[in-house]
Amino acid sequence: MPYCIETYNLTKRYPVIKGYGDILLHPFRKKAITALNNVNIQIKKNELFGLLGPNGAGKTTLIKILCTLVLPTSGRALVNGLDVEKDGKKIRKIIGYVIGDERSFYWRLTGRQNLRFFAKLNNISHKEADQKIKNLLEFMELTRDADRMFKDYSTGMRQKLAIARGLLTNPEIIFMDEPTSGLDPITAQKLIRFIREKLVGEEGKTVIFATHNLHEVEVLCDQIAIVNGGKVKIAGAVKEIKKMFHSEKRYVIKLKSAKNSLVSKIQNIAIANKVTTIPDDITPDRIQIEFEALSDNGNIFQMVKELVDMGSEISSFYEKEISLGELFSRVIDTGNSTMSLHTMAKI
Ligand SMILES: Nc1ncnc2c1ncn2[C@@H]1O[C@H](COP(=O)(O)OP(=O)(O)OP(=O)(O)O)[C@@H](O)[C@H]1O
Repeated sequence: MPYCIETYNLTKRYPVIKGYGDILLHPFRKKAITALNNVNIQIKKNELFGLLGPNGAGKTTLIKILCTLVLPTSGRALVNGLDVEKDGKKIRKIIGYVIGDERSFYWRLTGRQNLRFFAKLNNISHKEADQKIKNLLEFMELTRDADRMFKDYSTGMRQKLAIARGLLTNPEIIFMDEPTSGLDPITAQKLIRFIREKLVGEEGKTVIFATHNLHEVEVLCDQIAIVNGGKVKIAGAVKEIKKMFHSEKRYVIKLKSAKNSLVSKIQNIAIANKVTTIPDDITPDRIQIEFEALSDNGNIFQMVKELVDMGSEISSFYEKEISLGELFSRVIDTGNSTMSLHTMAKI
């Protein structure tokens, strides 16, 4: 399967303007922020790819390089086999970029006029543009406000207009930088369905989007990359990545009609954590206890035996999958190391 996006040791350093102190002390030393540090990713055609990472991780920089808005410092980036440094013009013809940067709109033009302007920039004929704009405004539920000035739009309306603009040229590859930020939950949900079912499912487009929203990524993406400090920490299918953490299994154990004294005993068991208690409805002097146990070598069964020996009644015992949120925190907490996944190099 051909790759739609490929990056090889992609690095971006932004120069930093020095303060007077630095200029006096080190007049020739250059200061820079490394936004991307040897990033290698491959994304297949017709994939929905999520870039996940905390603030300042480098997501926007990566997207901007792939959209040919920013040049890399070193390394290579290819979009449909075209080099971002040499083939900018060709790349811009096949991509759409949804960014919530309101400064890129004309504040004294209406929403519709703004879209007309961008359609003109993209050489879309007047007639075709009008029809497309009408459809997009309808889809984004902006028809009623289409003839109001952009400066009077709410944050969500501006975001909707940015999405409509990104789709104007019917691009093959669409980059979206936090597309649902500023949208109300219903509109955000609708957009997510539209991306998944229509853009990727029916029309076979490739969508790469950056977000902090873990739930969005889980329901939406085929593949993800977790980025932090300018590095891809881990990449692959969410399921595959979750499997990596399965050497350490997590169980949830619930006990009913337990004695209060059992709580401290459970708290002393090394593999038990998140111990919570609630009063038992049936027997007032007893409690229900729920806790998690992390286990990587079968010692969970020893623990269950001990609980039974202590006279506990186990009402529920099941294995719990790691949540994407937890996985995200763990990956982010792994310092500078980059995790390996079999599929990582060939997403
Ligand atoms: N034009 C610029 N000049 C200098 N530094 C920049 C510039 N753009 C980004 N940076 C720096 O590069 C790093 C990565 O920023 P980037 O915007 O790519 O991160 P991000 O993951 O998109 O963050 P967020 O989720 O907050 O939007 C940050 O340290 C940021 O301060």
